[in-house]
Amino acid sequence: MNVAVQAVPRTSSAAAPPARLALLGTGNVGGEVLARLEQLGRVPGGGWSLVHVRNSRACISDRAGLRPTDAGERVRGQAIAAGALPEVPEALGHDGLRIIIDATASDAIAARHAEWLAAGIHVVTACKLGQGTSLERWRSIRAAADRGGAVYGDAATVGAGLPLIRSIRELVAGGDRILGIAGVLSGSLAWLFNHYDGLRPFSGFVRQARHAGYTEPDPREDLSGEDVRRKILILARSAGHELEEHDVRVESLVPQALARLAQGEVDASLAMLDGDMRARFADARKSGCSLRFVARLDQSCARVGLEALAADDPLAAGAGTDNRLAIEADRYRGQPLVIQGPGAGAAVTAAALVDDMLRIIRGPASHH
Ligand SMILES: NC(=O)C1=CN([C@@H]2O[C@H](COP(=O)(O)OP(=O)(O)OC[C@H]3O[C@@H](n4cnc5c(N)ncnc54)[C@H](O)[C@@H]3O)[C@@H](O)[C@H]2O)C=CC1
Ligand SMILES: N[C@@H](CC=O)C(=O)O
Repeated sequence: MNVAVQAVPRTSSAAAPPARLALLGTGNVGGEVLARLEQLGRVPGGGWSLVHVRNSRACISDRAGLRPTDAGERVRGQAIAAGALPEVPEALGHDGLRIIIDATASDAIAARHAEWLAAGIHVVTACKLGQGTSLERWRSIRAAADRGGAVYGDAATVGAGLPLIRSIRELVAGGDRILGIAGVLSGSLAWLFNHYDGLRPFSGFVRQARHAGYTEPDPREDLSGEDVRRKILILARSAGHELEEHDVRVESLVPQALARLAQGEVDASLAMLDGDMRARFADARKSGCSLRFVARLDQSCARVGLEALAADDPLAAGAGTDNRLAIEADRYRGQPLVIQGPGAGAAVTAAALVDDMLRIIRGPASHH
């Protein structure tokens, strides 16, 4: 039996129907979203009902409401083929507050964000393939959100929910120009370079970061700098710099031979990274520097790559998966605004998705 986990919204009348939710993706992040929803569902006042859960293999729907962790277990345990994507709006129904939470890394799903927004369905996403790829897709998402009156909740896409995109948008809305951005924007690469000691193989640390859920499903997305390219594009575009993907110069850490392999062959070949990383670590160490994977944007260009930073460089600080972003704006000239905190991990990312979802349910006054 499916148990509806829903409650009366705090801010609207008791008769208002709950927002209907669809969760796409039941992996590291999606699994944590379900756990968080389950926990929230025990507290009266949520104002939502989970009606659809799917992953790449299966899906489950119930307009009467699904119990989050139970639905997750059932979807993960099923081997039935997932229906075609148009079923997601069908499962949500045609009226009322409808929210799709995208916890996948699927380009096919990101390609649907604009269509869903245009239909008035709110989209909350951890996937950067919506706003961080082609400028055309970015524009269509922004335009569709305006047209459909729907919210695009994207806090989880950069900094795993740290207030990075929001701070940039607020500065711009307040009349500031964003003059420059520099930051460590990859939680997995931050973790790697905070732990790599030049003695044990770099590839072993990559495996640990993947098992901890910090990397993308294919860790080459992180190591190639592509994930950071998407993040700096999202920040730059939010700052009003409408860059194309090719406007960002990216230095990949992935040797050609590793880049060419099928995803299933990558783990066994990660040792291809070891020689070069050992040499770069030793070079940096000789001059008293630390390696950090840094993204930089100024008025004319953006670039992403590995840098050897002196110990007193503001971007060299931080621990674990910390992201660290320095923003120069009209009001922060010479002395940037610096924001730092954990920038990867299923728990923080899921919390950011749920926060965005709750902001939508609470209404415009809570949108920032
Ligand atoms: N892990 C992290 O620290 C962070 C992850 N993210 C983003 O969150 C997203 C998910 O990451 P993870 O949970 O780590 O990945 P994962 O590989 O653990 O889970 C991905 C899930 O998406 C599902 N999926 C794939 N294609 C699908 C499709 N067409 N339809 C429905 N479901 C589909 C898979 O079956 C799986 O359940 C990615 O876009 C990632 O960039 C964002 C911030 C931080
Ligand atoms: N793989 C990403 C996860 C968050 O976006 C990272 O390492 O930062």
